[in-house]
Amino acid sequence: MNWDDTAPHTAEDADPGAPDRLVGADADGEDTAVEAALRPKDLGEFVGQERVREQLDLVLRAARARGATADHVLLSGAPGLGKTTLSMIIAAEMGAPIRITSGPAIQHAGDLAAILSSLQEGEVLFLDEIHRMSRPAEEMLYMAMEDFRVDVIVGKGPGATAIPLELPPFTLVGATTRAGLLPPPLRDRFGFTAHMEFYAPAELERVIHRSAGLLDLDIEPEGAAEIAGRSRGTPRIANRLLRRVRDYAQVKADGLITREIASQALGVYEVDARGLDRLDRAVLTALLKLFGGGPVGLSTLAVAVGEERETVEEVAEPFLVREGLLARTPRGRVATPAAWAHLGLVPPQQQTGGSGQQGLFGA
Ligand SMILES: Nc1ncnc2c1ncn2[C@@H]1O[C@H](COP(=O)(O)OP(=O)(O)OP(=O)(O)O)[C@@H](O)[C@H]1O
Repeated sequence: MNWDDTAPHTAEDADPGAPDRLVGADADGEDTAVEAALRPKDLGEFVGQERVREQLDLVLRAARARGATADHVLLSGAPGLGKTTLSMIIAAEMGAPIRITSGPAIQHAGDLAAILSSLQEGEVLFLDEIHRMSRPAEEMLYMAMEDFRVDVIVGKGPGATAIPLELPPFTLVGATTRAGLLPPPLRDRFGFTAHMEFYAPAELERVIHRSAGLLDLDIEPEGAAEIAGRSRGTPRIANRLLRRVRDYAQVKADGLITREIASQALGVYEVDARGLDRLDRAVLTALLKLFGGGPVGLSTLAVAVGEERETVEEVAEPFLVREGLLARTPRGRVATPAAWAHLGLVPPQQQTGGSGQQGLFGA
């Protein structure tokens, strides 16, 4: 396997202001080091995503039966749901080598031409964050995907000439967290598009049991369930929480991961029963206790928790909204009844028997 992704990733897609969150979905250094060992190697080992697996299985079997290179595949979904893993599985199932790179690493069409022209027949090219490729590279990719050909421009200005270069057939696997950002001509050139969903708790339990087996850990089913419930639907987070619980179990107990040990360990790391961390809870607590559940403007809420607007908006809120704890409305942020219940607080209208929504707080 070749890694071309030497360019540093920019912060655009990362958690702003919270790089070391235990419940962040982007990979940190430790994740990168251990994930290789935990990755499922074939479709049978890949947990969940039943529909994607079934469809992909058909695409790959059919290509194998025809003795052809598999169609280009687009994988969309949040970080940590298994897009890289699936690209490696596609290569393995096709018995093909894989080359891994990313959109931010390809800033010039020449960068892409160099990669494409060195591919072997049937090779899988995994292009992570494909929505962040430069426009000239993107246009070169259109032709490469459709005709297995690129025009390499030699020279500059009026004397520039396009030299056509034939490419061996290859399979592009593009991954994006935002399929909507892809230009339609690029999207249309993928033969198969799969949207990866967040995982159900029972699926995450299976991921945790599998990882515990590979890491040689003793875990009870209730311990796995406790970790799964706090993993925000994301296998990467489940594996990370498992490692922290393992540490706790080794230091504070005899190594066995029970429900109680998992709960105590994640309490130490301030990840609550629903997967909210300190920042998430600070936002929710301010919204409920200081602003009576809202509506309150984002800037006011951010000042109240001592964070940047962007941190509240991009780091804390997406999960709170997904969990149905907070709503973004034209009048400001509003807590839902589930938020009051989660923090064990009583909404003011229930305390006073009043008629509902409180005042509007500043933007
Ligand atoms: N379906 C799954 N079954 C078992 N383990 C999984 C599954 N999906 C992901 N994982 C595990 O989660 C970790 C993260 O997966 P992966 O790197 O493939 O995510 P990703 O979607 O490519 O993330 P990013 O978008 O940040 O690159 C890996 O260690 C992998 O083992």
